[in-house]
Amino acid sequence: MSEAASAGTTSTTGLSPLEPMLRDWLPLQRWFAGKGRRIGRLRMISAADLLPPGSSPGLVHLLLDVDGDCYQLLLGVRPALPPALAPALIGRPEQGPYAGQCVYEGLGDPRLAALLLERLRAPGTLGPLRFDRDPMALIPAALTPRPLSGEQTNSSLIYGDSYILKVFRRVGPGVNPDLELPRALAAAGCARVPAPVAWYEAVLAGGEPLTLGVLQPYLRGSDDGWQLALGRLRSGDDFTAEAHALGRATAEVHSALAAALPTVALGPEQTARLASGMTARLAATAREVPALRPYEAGLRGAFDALAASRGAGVPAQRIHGDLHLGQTLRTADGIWALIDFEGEPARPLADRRRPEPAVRDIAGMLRSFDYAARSHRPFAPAWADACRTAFCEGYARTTGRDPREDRVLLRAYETDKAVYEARYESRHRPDWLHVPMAAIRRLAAGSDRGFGRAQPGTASPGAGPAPGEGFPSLSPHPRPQPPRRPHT
Ligand SMILES: Nc1ncnc2c1ncn2[C@@H]1O[C@H](COP(=O)(O)OP(=O)(O)O)[C@@H](O)[C@H]1O
Ligand SMILES: O=P(O)(O)O[C@H]1O[C@H](CO)[C@@H](O[C@H]2O[C@H](CO)[C@@H](O)[C@H](O)[C@H]2O)[C@H](O)[C@H]1O
Repeated sequence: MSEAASAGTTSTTGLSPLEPMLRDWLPLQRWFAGKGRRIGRLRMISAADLLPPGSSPGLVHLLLDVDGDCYQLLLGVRPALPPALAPALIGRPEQGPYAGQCVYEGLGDPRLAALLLERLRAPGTLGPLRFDRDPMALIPAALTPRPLSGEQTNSSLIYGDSYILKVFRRVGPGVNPDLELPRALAAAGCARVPAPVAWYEAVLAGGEPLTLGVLQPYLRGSDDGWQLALGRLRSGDDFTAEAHALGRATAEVHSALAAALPTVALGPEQTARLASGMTARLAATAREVPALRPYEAGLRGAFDALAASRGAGVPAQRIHGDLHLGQTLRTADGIWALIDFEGEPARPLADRRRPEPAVRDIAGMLRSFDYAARSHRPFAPAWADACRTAFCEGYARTTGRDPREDRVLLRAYETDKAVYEARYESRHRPDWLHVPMAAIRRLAAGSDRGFGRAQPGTASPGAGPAPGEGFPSLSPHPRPQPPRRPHT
């Protein structure tokens, strides 16, 4: 048995010596949801040494209850940090088993990242942690790790440009859809999603396991749909062929999910409940984001219309749940893949695992074309409208049903998404708040979003009048000023 495999008894480390430094460090992390407020309750749920105590470096796995949310931390411990790891320092506790040592964010340490891969290659348990893998997958040893840079909800490591490990930060009981759905899709033979090859969970007394991390093939040389779209906008190029292909890819994934996992038909009461959930989220967001308040009544109209539609038999199924251009990758072979099936990170896990109308994902993508167009100077409404049309046409081509036919549902979901985005941006990227706010003004005024022509070449950025502001004659609002360009 290797040294690493013999470790793993639940650590006796108390939280108290680390607590003051964690209180300072946690709110600064991109993945920490409780930003902007002081941490109240901080409690240790579990702790496990992934290396025998006294190893240098040491690796400590923690699950912390922070004001009711559970967070996963992987902490490194060394007597001193090499310069490359200096930015990872969390602090030097004065007492406890790590007294005088450097406690740091462990994922940035290649030695510790390599150890995590070894754990995933060899299934088994380690204190509260359970490591599992697809028995058919051959995961090579000693792949060089590097942390993924860039903005993320979680933290990811890339191994040898062959695999990517996502370490979930805010976790909860129950299988994470980002493991559940790609596994179901892989089993169903759907090649649009990288199939998980290994994963790890926490098994705590008296509850369902918590998914902590998923390893999947890294699509080397792929282009992120968001960056591709921005590149096209910058060079004045059309994106409708890609939008159409994305519509087809989304439809294929939806069809495979509907075939592989339970579906339900929402009756009038459930549709009304859906609408009241959206209304409640709007009210909560308006309390948090003052800029939204003047539009609250107008936005509510979309949800009232959904409730009044008394929709009976609305098909609901497992969906992506947070689909946008940044969740799409065009592989080196030109195939579109979808990633990150976690759903909206802020929603409770049980909600994210509930079947919902597939239109929710479509609304997410339609919003994303708007985001891309608004991040371009000047705002490129015709470009966005053409992409929206192409996406719906691609979707319809595969499923036989054009999502625009579900007008009330689509409008409600687009409104709900824009509200979610307002909260997301105000919490994480206040400089971007103007992007969803532009959509919110339009949606609150009751204007439907136009769908432009999808033929390539008809929609150059910034061209012509503004069909993108909906059916312009219906909009009582002047055209918004070009936004400040968000950093990408
Ligand atoms: N299988 C993959 N192949 C290549 N790149 C990937 C893969 N999975 C994720 N990525 C890259 O990592 C980024 C973050 O992944 P994502 O699943 O969205 O994480 P998070 O939930 O933390 O936001 C993506 O935007 C993409 O650039
Ligand atoms: O971190 P995730 O990718 O899971 O998703 C969150 O962050 C996204 C931003 O990184 C956010 O997406 C919003 O901004 C995108 C441009 O950066 C845009 O394409 C999306 O349409 C827009 O919703 C997403 O909402 C959030 O959950």
